[in-house]
Amino acid sequence: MNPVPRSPRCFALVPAAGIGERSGAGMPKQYVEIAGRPMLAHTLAALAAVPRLVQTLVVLSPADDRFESTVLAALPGYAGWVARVGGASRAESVLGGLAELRRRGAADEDWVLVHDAARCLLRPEWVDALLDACLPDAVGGLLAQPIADTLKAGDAAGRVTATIDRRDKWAAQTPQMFRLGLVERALRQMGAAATDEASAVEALGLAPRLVRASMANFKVTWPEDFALAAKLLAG
Ligand SMILES: Nc1ccn([C@@H]2O[C@H](COP(=O)(O)OP(=O)(O)OP(=O)(O)O)[C@@H](O)[C@H]2O)c(=O)n1
Ligand SMILES: C[C@](O)(CO)[C@H](O)COP(=O)(O)O
Repeated sequence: MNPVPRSPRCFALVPAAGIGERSGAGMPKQYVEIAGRPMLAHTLAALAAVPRLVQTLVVLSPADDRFESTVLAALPGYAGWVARVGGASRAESVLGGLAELRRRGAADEDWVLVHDAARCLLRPEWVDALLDACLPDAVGGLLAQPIADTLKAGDAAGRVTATIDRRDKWAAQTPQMFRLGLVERALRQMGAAATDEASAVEALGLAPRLVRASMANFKVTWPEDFALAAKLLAG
């Protein structure tokens, strides 16, 4: 077995305990087959191709009974860590995963790259760009994409209420990388209201770095997203 390098190390943490309600798939969307294997298998394969990540922990729901028979079956020889410590919200699942990383020897100063299972088009070179930009940084950061469309606010009736200045707006993606001690403290403080790690860190008065990636790093969310992801993965 290869010795695990000393701190600070870089871990990936993949929250995969959601139910995928908006996807309309009738099953947790991470298990929907896209281009020949479950979405989560694509995500884990991309992270496994980044040598600077010492290990990946995938966080499943305590009730999950599909991972081994579908995802592991599609990834022969996969040696990542698995923990059934998911919670009712994404933030709770991430906090469960951070506690599991600590149980397995990770320390406050280690970096954790949190990446949505549902962003299955991740490319190793984008993770490398994030690491290059954030490893020398005290705070950490996230992959993101500047908004290219004109931004509208709308009401419940589907009518425009305002046009929003888009010049400083970015769409947040994942991975989002922070030191374990910092992101754990931030998420504990913000609780389930945190829709991503960066917003919790921002609430502590810090300014995460924005690292441009690609629109292709989108999150499979709606029914039509599966076909788009399949086309891109097949290509
Ligand atoms: N309680 C939860 C909720 C979400 N997630 C994970 O967080 C990522 C981003 O969440 P999202 O795209 O919203 O997934 P779901 O919560 O599954 O989708 P929906 O909101 O449509 O139900 C996904 O990889 C999802 O599995 C999680 O681990 N635990
Ligand atoms: C973390 C995230 O993917 C960044 O864009 C996003 O906030 C997750 O939101 P969701 O509502 O849990 O899909």
